Amino acid sequence: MAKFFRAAIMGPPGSGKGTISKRIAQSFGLQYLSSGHFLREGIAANTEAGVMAKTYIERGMLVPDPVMTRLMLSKLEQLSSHSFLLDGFPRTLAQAQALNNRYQLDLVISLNIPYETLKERLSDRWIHPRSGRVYNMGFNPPQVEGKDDVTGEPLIQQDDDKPEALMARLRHYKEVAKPVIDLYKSLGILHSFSGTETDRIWPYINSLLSNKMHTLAQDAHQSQTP
Ligand SMILES: Nc1ccn([C@H]2C[C@H](O)[C@@H](COP(=O)(O)OP(=O)(O)OP(=O)(O)O)O2)c(=O)n1
Ligand SMILES: Nc1nc2c(ncn2[C@@H]2O[C@H](COP(=O)(O)OP(=O)(O)O)[C@@H](O)[C@H]2O)c(=O)[nH]1
Repeated sequence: MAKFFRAAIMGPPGSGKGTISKRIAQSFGLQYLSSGHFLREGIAANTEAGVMAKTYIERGMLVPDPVMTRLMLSKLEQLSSHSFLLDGFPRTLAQAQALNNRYQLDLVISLNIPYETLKERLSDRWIHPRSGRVYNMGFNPPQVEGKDDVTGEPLIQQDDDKPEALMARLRHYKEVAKPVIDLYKSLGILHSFSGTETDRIWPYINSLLSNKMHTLAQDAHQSQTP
């Protein structure tokens, strides 16, 4: 049976998870699952999970573990014969344990980006709320200022991305992520990358994934050979 490649990406807000995930999905054909995107979709469509999630997100809180886990495991259920990349889930140790009971990840990427860089990037981040497309006025600007490339609809800046909100978000991320990172370290699947530019980190992630996927394909081939 073919083995599917299962990965997750972690990092503080603005560390480039979305940007790098897009490149991974394009280069390696992994299905990209962003928990934040699913939550926003649920909120817009007024689903049960969306209505519940909204009450937490509006107060700057994380959505409770059972809600997140149910949402993401049900999305993964629909993808049982796919390679995938998770972004934004698992966020807490309880989420990581629940995921691990159902699917064992092959690889976790953790991004370490200096605070000053995060602050600069987020103050320049503009998003198209309906699709989740992300722009940056310096790094990847839209074709027309303030407008989404695909729909032409206006771009917005999230209140959360303003420097005054960032410090608290970052502190919170570090606290919650540490046990998750420790878990993946102890499982021997954590790979950390540090730097200030996505374009300089990307070649390392690209070659790591090429090697891992190659090894996985070889193992699958060997297990099929009588
Ligand atoms: N496992 C998760 C994932 C997300 N959220 C909530 C809190 C987040 O503020 C919101 C949006 O999630 P995103 O992952 O899109 O955004 P972040 O706030 O994490 O920021 P960034 O994308 O900059 O990392 O959804 C949550 O409670 N639990
Ligand atoms: N200047 C600069 N901006 C970047 C770089 N990498 C990503 N960005 C931008 O920084 C912001 C945060 O990146 P994003 O992928 O959304 O990070 P996430 O919050 O971890 O998902 C976005 O506006 C990106 O376009 C980089 O190397 N340099």
